Amino acid sequence: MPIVRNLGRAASQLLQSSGCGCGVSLVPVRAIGVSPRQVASDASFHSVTFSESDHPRVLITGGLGQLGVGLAKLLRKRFGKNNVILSDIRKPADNVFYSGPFIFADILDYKNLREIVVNNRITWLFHYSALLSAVGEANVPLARAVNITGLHNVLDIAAEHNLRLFVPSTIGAFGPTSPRDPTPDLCIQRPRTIYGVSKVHAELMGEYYHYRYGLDFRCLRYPGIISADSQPGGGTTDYAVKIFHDAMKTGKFKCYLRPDTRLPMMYIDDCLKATLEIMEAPAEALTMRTYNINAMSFTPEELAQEVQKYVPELQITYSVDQVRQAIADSWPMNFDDSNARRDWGWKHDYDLPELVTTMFSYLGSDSRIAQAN
Ligand SMILES: NC(=O)c1ccc[n+]([C@@H]2O[C@H](COP(=O)([O-])OP(=O)(O)OC[C@H]3O[C@@H](n4cnc5c(N)ncnc54)[C@H](O)[C@@H]3O)[C@@H](O)[C@H]2O)c1
Ligand SMILES: C[C@@H](O)[C@H](N)C(=O)O
Repeated sequence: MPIVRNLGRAASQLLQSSGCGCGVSLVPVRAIGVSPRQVASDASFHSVTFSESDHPRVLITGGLGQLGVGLAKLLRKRFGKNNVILSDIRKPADNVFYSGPFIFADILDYKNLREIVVNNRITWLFHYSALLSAVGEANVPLARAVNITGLHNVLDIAAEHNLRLFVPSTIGAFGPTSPRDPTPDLCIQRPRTIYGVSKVHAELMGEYYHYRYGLDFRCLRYPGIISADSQPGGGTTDYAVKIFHDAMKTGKFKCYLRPDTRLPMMYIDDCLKATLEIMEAPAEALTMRTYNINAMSFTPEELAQEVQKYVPELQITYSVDQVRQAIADSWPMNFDDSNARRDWGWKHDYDLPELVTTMFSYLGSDSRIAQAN
């Protein structure tokens, strides 16, 4: 790290001595002059820091997806309702709108995003906006814009305004040439989806901004996340959410992955707990800025067996979707999260049986639950 910091200093000195004659000095993040958005040093910045006793002021982008509303709920419990602003480009449901501050924020609109951060004195940003793996393959230009250009906007704003920035990555940041069983934190990453490529880019850019500009970037690679009260946004792991809803509604489930497709998965409460934990971890504890986290790994067949303990009449058929199967076949089967466990004490609470019990109790399955347990 010292070498990289020195490199940064050297680059700044080089720029200062280059006699460019522009007449305005630039804030550090722009100093190497690679960004189209150069900001004069006399611009009105709110470079916010907060003491330990203060609560962070939080913005969540892409907050109306599968994970954002739950994250807002957790953070509001911790930091107070009005300190956590949920944002998205979609219209929130009534219960979300009335549960705490909500604001329109398109991450592709740099100026608007910057204004929100400044006007609300944001100190922590959770960047959840993204197009997931399957929908990303269906619309590569949009995925590229949202996942890459949007990330650039967020990174610049976070660096300029001294924010602590969380960006989730994914098991999808690995590819067919990565070790798959288990997949460690540091190994070959050559994903074959625009989603995976954009997430590797996010990991690398965030780490670069950390070493180059001191940005407090923190990143977790999530497994497939399973939740009861929010719907997934078009990923490859979505079958593991849909099976519960279909079991409850129709007693029939058509799975788009082969029965033996093993993927790492996690219950949403564990995912959100890990997210808050890494954001609160002391910087000295973090030997890395991007960590794998894991809870369990299972196949559709194994999940179905567990679900059938609650809905024994559930009928499962398999109709493989080639796109999502190819994606799943290139992803980790088991995730090695030993660094997270060692550095900041990561520990999951939900294994497969607890996950299934919790999902059914959430979905109010009492009437259908068999006495099998
Ligand atoms: N859900 C999972 O299983 C999972 C696993 C690994 C990583 N992640 C990551 O966690 C984050 C949240 O995932 P999710 O499941 O809630 O995603 P999601 O697809 O359910 O939600 C993404 C949200 O981003 C919003 N969005 C799209 N374009 C936008 C734009 N231009 N400006 C602002 N918002 C925009 C969408 O409206 C949507 O509400 C994503 O970055 C995702 O990659 C999720
Ligand atoms: C794994 C994750 O990133 C997402 N659920 C997807 O399948 O695309």
